[in-house]
Amino acid sequence: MTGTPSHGTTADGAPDHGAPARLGTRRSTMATSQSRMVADAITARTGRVIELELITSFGDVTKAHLTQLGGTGVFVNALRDELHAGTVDFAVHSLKDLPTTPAEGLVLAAIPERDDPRDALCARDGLKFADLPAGARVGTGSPRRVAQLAALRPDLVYVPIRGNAETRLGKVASGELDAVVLAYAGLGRVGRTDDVTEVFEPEQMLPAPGQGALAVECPAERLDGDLAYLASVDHPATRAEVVAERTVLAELEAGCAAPVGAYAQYDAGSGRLRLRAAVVATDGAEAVRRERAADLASPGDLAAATALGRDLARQMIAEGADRIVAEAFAERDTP
Ligand SMILES: NCc1[nH]cc(CCC(=O)O)c1CC(=O)O
Repeated sequence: MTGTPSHGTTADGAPDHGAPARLGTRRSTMATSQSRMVADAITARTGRVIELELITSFGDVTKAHLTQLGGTGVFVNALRDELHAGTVDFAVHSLKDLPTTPAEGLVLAAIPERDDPRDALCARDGLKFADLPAGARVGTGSPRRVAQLAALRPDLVYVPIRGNAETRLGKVASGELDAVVLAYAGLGRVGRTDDVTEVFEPEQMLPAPGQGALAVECPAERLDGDLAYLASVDHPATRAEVVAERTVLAELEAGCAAPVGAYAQYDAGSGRLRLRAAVVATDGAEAVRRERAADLASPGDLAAATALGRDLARQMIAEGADRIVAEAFAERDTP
């Protein structure tokens, strides 16, 4: 090879002559922060230079309540349009915002190691969840969170809210709400973990399938070609975990707006994947909670991870989980 590398050097020392790769991202602080994190990790491992392309998505501009948009994936469709058009090379999504059905012609090239998957309470005056007075107003737009919180504290008032993390936190600062519940990972990405007054353990509240994880998506035909280097940030154990979690969601025929929590943990020592799931009625009065584990031949044993998710979901369906999901959707669709 001759010439001077113009954009860096690849991991094996080969010069990278290509133009910078274009990473499509939403404009929010959380999206640009997590896209920058992934870009920096890829650059550190491969020497590739990556630039962020800011895209405006329907989910960012609409005034409608998220659960009224009639489907999942509002945040990801605009990015996928850009991938199909070839105006960006790859995209970074919050995995929990991705519909479980794969996108035609696209592939998840990498699932990086996940951040803290738990949900967090941000309450006024440093209050813990147990300290909130009866009737306190708790903001969350997620049926999964409302259902699980109502199961713990039916005496609180759950207020549907939307907007980015900063907007939601602002409603506590202004006194409009006593607390909000958000994903800890997202709060970290916008630099607001100081606002957290309590982190919910999975025993109290199961996170959304894929919460805390990111997905790097690119055109399928480039995966084994010029974009093969994206695999440098893949974390097989995280992929096994989120595959198990998302299979529960898919089997229940539920989406990101469903009252379904699922959390899988892979233990490298034993090779065991432990999966916990909960389907909770919106008022918290009824729930199906189950757990199951499976041995994986390796962290890359996605067949076993998928079978684990499917088996757990089928067991839960036999115990009425699908009826709870259907009732939650019927309530949502009633004006
Ligand atoms: N629904 C929007 C969304 N998508 C991903 C995250 C948080 C970050 C993550 O889970 O990776 C959030 C905000 C939240 O739920 O508080």
